[in-house]
Amino acid sequence: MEIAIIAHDGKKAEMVQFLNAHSDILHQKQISLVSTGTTGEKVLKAGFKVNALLSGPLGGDAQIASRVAEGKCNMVLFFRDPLDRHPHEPDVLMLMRLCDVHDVPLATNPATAELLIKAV
Ligand SMILES: O=C(CO)COP(=O)(O)O
Repeated sequence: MEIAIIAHDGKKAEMVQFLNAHSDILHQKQISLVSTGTTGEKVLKAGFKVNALLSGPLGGDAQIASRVAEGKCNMVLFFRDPLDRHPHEPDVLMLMRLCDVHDVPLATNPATAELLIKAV
């Protein structure tokens, strides 16, 4: 299955920690990761295999939304930073809306991501 991982700047370190804590599940369940660009760079540096798309503000969230709509992406783990401003907020809303349209599990914080990854 394919899981999308996205983290706003203030949450990227937490995303790497999260993946390290759950690396066993990622391997055992043969999960392929797709991500927005800068999140992907950090995750690659931490030693994970990931298909890094465009950076979020340049269309990365929209690319992941497209994968959700096409049935290619089965889960989205999005560590949002609600205390920061994001010029591409419309893309973020589109991604969340398409997860709802296509009934794709979406976590918008680490606590929910923890529950979802354990259910894989
Ligand atoms: O902006 C983002 C999510 O909306 C994340 O994008 P990056 O991973 O490229 O920073």
